[in-house]
This record gives sequence, structure tokens and C-alpha cells, in this order.
Amino acid sequence: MSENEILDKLYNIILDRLRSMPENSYTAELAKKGKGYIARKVGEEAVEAIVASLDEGRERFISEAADLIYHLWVLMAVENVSPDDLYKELKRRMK
Ligand SMILES: N=c1c2ncn([C@@H]3O[C@H](COP(=O)(O)OP(=O)(O)OP(=O)(O)O)[C@@H](O)[C@H]3O)c2ncn1[C@@H]1O[C@H](COP(=O)(O)O)[C@@H](O)[C@H]1O
Repeated sequence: MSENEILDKLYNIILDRLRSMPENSYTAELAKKGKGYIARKVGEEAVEAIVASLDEGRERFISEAADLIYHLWVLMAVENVSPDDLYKELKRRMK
């Protein structure tokens, strides 16, 4: 899988977990807690990425940025917004 397919693959894994809601799935646990909880987690992960960027070095920032993207991807799935919807918007903004 090429790097630029990873975000699409992650989204599809998240959709699968939201459909099947397996016992040991963190994604399913998030879904059970609802959109408000997931949205707060996105905020938390954004703050953790900010702190890592300011004080914790490159590796910690990469890890927290990955947490942020994952949680945002779960919120997008709950909002029925696909990566393609996001890519189209980002493409539209390109000068
Ligand atoms: N990329 C991720 C990913 N990044 C972070 N996390 C989870 O997000 C949490 C982030 O840590 P936090 O400390 O903020 O959260 P926590 O304290 O563990 O949990 P809370 O008590 O805060 O709810 C951890 O529990 C991580 O396991 C992720 N969980 C899953 N994925 C992807 O989603 C797929 C499906 O995962 P499951 O739903 O668990 O099968 C996996 O195959 C991965 O590809």
C-alpha cells in the first residue's frame, strides 16, 4: 500500500468497525460514547499534538499528530464525511 492510500485505508477500517462494533475495538468504544465524546477527543488530541510540538520533540509530535488524525477520521465517519469530501475541499483551496 502506498503512503497516500493509508488515510483511505484507515477510513475504511473505521467504517468496518462502526458497522460490526467488535468487542475489542477502540473505534466501537468511541462510537458507543457518541459524537460529543468523539469531538472532545479530537480537541484533546489537538492539544496533545500542540504540547508535543512545543515541548516533546519530533517523535512525540508525530505520535500525537497520528492520534489526532485517527480521532478526526472517526468523527468524519460519524458525520458521514469521506476523505474524498475533504480532499475535494483541500484541492479547491489550492492556488
Ligand atoms: N490509528 C489508530 C489509533 N490511534 C490512536 N488510537 C487509540 O486512541 C487512543 C489515544 O490515546 P489516549 O490516551 O488519548 O486515549 P485513551 O486514554 O487510551 O482512551 P480514553 O480513556 O482517553 O478514551 C489509544 O487508546 C489508542 O489505542 C487508535 N486506535 C485505532 N487506530 C486505527 O484504527 C484501527 C481500528 O482500531 P480498533 O477500533 O481498536 O480495532 C486500527 O487498526 C488502527 O489502524
